[in-house]
Amino acid sequence: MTAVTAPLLQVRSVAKAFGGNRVLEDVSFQVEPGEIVGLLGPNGSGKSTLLNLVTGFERIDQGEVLFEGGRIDRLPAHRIVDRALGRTFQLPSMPTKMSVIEVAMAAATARHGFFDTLLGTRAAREAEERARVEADALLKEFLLTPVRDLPSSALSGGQKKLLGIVCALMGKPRLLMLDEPTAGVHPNLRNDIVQALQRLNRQGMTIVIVEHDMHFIREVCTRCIVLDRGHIVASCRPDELSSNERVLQAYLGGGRAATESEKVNA
Ligand SMILES: Nc1ncnc2c1ncn2[C@@H]1O[C@H](COP(=O)(O)OP(=O)(O)OP(=O)(O)O)[C@@H](O)[C@H]1O
Repeated sequence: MTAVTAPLLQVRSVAKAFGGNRVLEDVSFQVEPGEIVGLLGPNGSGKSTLLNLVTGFERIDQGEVLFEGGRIDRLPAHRIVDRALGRTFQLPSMPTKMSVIEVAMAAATARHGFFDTLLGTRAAREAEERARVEADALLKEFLLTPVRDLPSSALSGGQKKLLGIVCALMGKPRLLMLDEPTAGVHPNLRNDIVQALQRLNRQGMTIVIVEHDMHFIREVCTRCIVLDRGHIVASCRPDELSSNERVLQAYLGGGRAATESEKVNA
């Protein structure tokens, strides 16, 4: 008999409004372990809001979010991070004075116990050393070793994106959620991100990516979920997107017709 694996993430009938603006309505989907899911949709369709709801940065109005079978939709963001769910932001901002390595290590400290760190216990010192080793390995993987000791605010926009991914990966999350990881990133770095994500996935990491770059989606994702004005209109393989009527309608009907539909067909 084959073992049945529970979905890693389940989003059930989620709704969210900001004032009178109903941004998400009856959104349901699940993510299985080992998938790389692209979350697509025209501008303003609710992708970042959905990421914010899953990771506790916004509260859902209705519905449920489950991670590894347990409800997380009433937990604060830091408790969700503790449960091994890492994320990045669309526009990463970095503390002015902290160095790159310090920013990465701080992401681990958040997971390993604030009070131990504050009290300077032996456990905290050992955790700090583990975090330094882990941060150095990830900085190497994401080509940030040469800027390791620079103030993080001195990084380019693309490098800040990479550091955001490094921070999200500290503590080895089981689900990684990325908000537009390649926007503003140099093409060379973009290819490095593709390879790093594929490598992480081969090692067992499940990934959800909000992204507009269709080439990136086709290269990286195993499945796509498409949002249109707060509703899921498709869940399909990347190579099925350009022949999916509801996807084409989403991009053609959304007011940014030409440019967005060109992206789907790119
Ligand atoms: N905190 C907020 N307060 C009020 N309105 C918000 C808030 N966050 C998002 N919205 C609104 O929700 C809608 C969806 O925004 P969201 O950022 O989720 O879309 P998106 O699909 O990620 O867009 P894009 O591709 O342009 O990043 C927009 O109308 C936006 O103005």
